[in-house]
Amino acid sequence: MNEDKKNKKPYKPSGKPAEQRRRPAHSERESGPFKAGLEVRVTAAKLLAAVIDRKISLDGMLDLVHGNPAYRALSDADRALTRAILNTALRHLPRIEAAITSLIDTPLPEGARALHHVLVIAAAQILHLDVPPHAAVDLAVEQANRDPRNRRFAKLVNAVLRRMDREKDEILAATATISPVPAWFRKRLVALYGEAEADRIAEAQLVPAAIDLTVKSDPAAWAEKLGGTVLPTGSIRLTAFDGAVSALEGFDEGVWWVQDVAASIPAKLFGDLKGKKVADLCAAPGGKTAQLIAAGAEVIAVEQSVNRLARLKENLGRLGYEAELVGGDLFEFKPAEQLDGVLLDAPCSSTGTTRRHPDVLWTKGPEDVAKLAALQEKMLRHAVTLVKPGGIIVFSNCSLDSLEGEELVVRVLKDHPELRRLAVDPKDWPGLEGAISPLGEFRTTPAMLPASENFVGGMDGFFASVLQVR
Ligand SMILES: C[S@@+](CC[C@H](N)C(=O)[O-])C[C@H]1O[C@@H](n2cnc3c(N)ncnc32)[C@H](O)[C@@H]1O
Repeated sequence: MNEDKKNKKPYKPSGKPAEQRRRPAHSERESGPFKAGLEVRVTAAKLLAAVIDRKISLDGMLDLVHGNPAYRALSDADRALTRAILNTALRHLPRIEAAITSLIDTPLPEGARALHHVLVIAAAQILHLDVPPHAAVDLAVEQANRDPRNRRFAKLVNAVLRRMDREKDEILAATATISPVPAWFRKRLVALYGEAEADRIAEAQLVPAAIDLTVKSDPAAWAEKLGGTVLPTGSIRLTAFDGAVSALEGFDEGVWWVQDVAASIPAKLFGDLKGKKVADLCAAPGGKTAQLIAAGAEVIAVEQSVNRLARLKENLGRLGYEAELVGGDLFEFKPAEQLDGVLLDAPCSSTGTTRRHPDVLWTKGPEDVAKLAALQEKMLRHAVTLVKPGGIIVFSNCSLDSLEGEELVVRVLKDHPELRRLAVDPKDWPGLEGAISPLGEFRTTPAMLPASENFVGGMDGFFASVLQVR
């Protein structure tokens, strides 16, 4: 059997109680599933350290071409397990840390970060994942033994994690009242949404997002074919799907594209787009560009990142759509004549996307929200200059913070008397009336679209405002 195939087998410890099991022999530890399992945990701990200690976002580290070399060297199945462990650890971090603290007599020393990461990675598996707990414990102990910083704590790791496994239900119940999001974020949510809604949003981000698709036409028929549910907006939600979307029917034919239901809203706020010339100023990877084209607009897609522009091109190609692609900074973009519309789906703190990117809350802080709000305001002021009288600007982002949304729009409106806000009419959005503010702006949160028996609820947090140049 070649090494790769052997590594794909999950590590299965013996059925004996943990206390009676022997440490796997040296030869077992150096080969096969045990070694592969250990590489997953070591890589997960390293990536966790990069996120929470060095504020490095996971997206880049998990990139299959430019990402972390240890992660890229894993098999497909082991990469999936690494991602599952990391995302789970980050979603539940404050509760996991409280669980660990409750099981040790004295708090972990400040400098014992490597030990912290080993324990968190193992605890995420024991408390929340379908991994044999004995495997999680054995691998964590081995991980501790192999790291000179942690070797002296190997017995502690063993004792804490075994007890965590034995007392799992009580521990989960005892930590359930702790907010699962970092303190800075909870404070901000409470200030913006009130305590009860803040807690609902924080709980909602614990549930991994379902896959939503935007279809070119006939959502009902495609929902049936793909086993999904049609959402109030016409998007399709695949609740039970867990695999590569590229294997699904309709992918190769370019019938649909992946897009969270909330992300599909801004491009629908322009009204009739047939024959209109519209610029999508922050276009990649292109979900909204595709919607604008599908609605009949002639689209100029502006994107600064070379890699992301290439992805946009590939995505449009698959869908059989065409747009004028402009690579570069939107501040340099000056169309020959003013446009009928501009979509500004601006780079933001992304705090509305934590169901799929739980690292966001640990890599960003209030200072990033303020910085990104300032950049977006500058971008919106530039967007205003590109649109002809009567033309429409839709400003959107996936932040939950009013600094990047409602407050920013108020400031821009104050300085631009030629601009007015067009209120979205809740009657046009059955099922999403609660996501439209009294001023007629969209404000979705992960706590919206409640779950039911066969339906994973939730949607990304999004803000969208419609502005018209007089
Ligand atoms: C939130 S994403 C856009 C998502 C996209 N609208 C969609 O629906 O697929 C923001 C994009 O803006 C791009 N961007 C950031 N700053 C930019 C700038 N100054 N000029 C042009 N594009 C920029 C980023 O590279 C990123 O691709």
